[in-house]
Amino acid sequence: MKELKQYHLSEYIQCLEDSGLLAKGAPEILGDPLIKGLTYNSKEVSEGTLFICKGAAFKADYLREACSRGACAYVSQTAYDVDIPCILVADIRRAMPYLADLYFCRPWEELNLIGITGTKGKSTTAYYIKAIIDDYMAAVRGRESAVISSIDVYDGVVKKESHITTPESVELMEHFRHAVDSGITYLEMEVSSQALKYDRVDGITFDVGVFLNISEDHISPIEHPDFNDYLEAKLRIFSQTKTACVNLDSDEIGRIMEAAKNAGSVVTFGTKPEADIRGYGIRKDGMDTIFHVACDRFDQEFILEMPGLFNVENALAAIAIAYVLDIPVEYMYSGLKRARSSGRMELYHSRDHKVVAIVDYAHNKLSFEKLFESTLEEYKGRKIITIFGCPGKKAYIRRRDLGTVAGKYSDMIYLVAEDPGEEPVENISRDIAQYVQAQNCPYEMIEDRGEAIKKAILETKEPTVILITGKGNETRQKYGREYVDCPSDVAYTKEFIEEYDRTHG
Ligand SMILES: CC(=O)N[C@H]1[C@@H](OP(=O)(O)OP(=O)(O)OC[C@H]2O[C@@H](n3ccc(=O)[nH]c3=O)[C@H](O)[C@@H]2O)O[C@H](CO)[C@@H](O)[C@@H]1O[C@H](C)C(=O)N[C@@H](C)C(=O)N[C@H](CCC(=O)O)C(=O)O
Ligand SMILES: Nc1ncnc2c1ncn2[C@@H]1O[C@H](COP(=O)(O)OP(=O)(O)OP(=O)(O)O)[C@@H](O)[C@H]1O
Repeated sequence: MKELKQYHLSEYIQCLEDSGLLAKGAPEILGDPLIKGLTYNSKEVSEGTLFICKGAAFKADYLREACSRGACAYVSQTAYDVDIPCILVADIRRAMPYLADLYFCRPWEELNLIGITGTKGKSTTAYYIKAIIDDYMAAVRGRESAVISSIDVYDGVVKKESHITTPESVELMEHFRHAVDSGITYLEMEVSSQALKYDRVDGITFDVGVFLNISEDHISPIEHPDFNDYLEAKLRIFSQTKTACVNLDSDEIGRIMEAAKNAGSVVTFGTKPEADIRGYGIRKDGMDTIFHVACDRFDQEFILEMPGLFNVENALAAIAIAYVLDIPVEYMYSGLKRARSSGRMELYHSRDHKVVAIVDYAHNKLSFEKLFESTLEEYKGRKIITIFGCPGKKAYIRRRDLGTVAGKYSDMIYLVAEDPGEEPVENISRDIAQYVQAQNCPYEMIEDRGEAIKKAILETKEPTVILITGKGNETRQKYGREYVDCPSDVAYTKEFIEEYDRTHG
């Protein structure tokens, strides 16, 4: 890695002053230390670090710990009784990205940055455009692109499973810096509504900003108070976007197109005749999904090997992004054909083909509706068993929505644990069960996901599709305040399909 240019404390103060974020004008500082580290985690502080005091659960003790580890100044909305200089700001969340931007030397300016927002399909679209860009990069001998998604992160240096969709600005800028220093030129990332609302992506400009779709979700005391707040947060992406790609098939399209005027230019996609990137002729051919796309540069057939008719929407988004980036259509074709998204619509079947198990990440109304519509179309005549749950103490409307939708389409439902956190699983399952019952669908409450998957697979007698939703490839469950390691739904599914094959000759 290249040595980062380091700035003095006075330059950070100047940067905050220029941004109008200093609360009381520039503070007096004795000396002007070179800033050698930037963090909001006291455990990561070393000599010469500028420490950021932020967070609902922040404690003055963290600052004291930072001081003892060598912090040379702190940025905060509140002054504390410590011996290092305080840079007082009006809004610490807004200040953070400016500090990170300076510390990591504006790395995003050197990247083709693609930001994707929407209620559903962000990860899948990110991996679709990644496959396209990477095929193109392979042909021109460039580096494979970086990705920041809720599945995993790859930035040229770090490769890890994600635990958050869009990281805080300090981590985000560090990923950008790694990518640039690794010779990477494209980076695709998911932009959550929480990230937009809480300034995690402030100060950066997306070369391409994508708006996929919107549906009621993430409404709870700890996320968004109502749908309007959720939509408004997502619409913020346009004011920091050079070219917007907008799905004309999305709900609320009037408000979305109005807000898209804040972007430099707009390219539309979807199935409407007026879409710039227009998808048509969508059909199944065996397991493949075939569709056509017409635009002013080509009119061409594409193939998606990944199941799920709704994935055509994500594919159209990826084609629109590639169109804006001037990537030749042959790479759009090859990339999409081979593209996969881990833990999304992963298909497994028994040797006798009686069991078809799909591990998917659907966990809200929009994705459930699309998943069942698609399953009915793609697996006509099969019995449907669904295995799912809901998280504890958040997004409460999911219990009604998922219970109702799954109850309407399934022949049997197993209600299982899905990040219950601090709420008893039985409470959550009972809440969901009332909506399942209202649809006259039989159900059973089995807390352990592995046990439910095993039962569904091993007891299959007739052609069945088993939908295992909500956790995908995740290897942790939130119990209480902790994340507990566990096998993923993919691992369970593989294990029990093998067992089924062994016991069914
Ligand atoms: C734990 C938690 O709830 N965090 C939320 C909270 O962050 P916060 O800054 O107030 O966090 P906190 O834990 O109270 O802060 C404590 C502070 O003390 C510091 N600390 C702590 C311990 C220590 O020893 N030393 C120390 O310095 C910590 O580093 C931290 O800075 O407030 C922030 C905004 O005000 C939220 O973004 C953030 O959401 C967490 C990260 C989260 O997981 N949120 C979810 C809902 C989320 O963001 N999800 C979206 C996807 C959903 C979507 O599509 O919208 C995502 O992008 O992942
Ligand atoms: N365009 C789409 N419209 C509706 N549902 C979709 C779409 N794309 C994917 N899905 C469904 O949503 C699930 C999650 O997909 P994906 O991870 O790509 O979305 P996401 O926006 O990243 O989700 P999250 O915010 O929950 O991480 C998939 O497993 C699938 O069931």
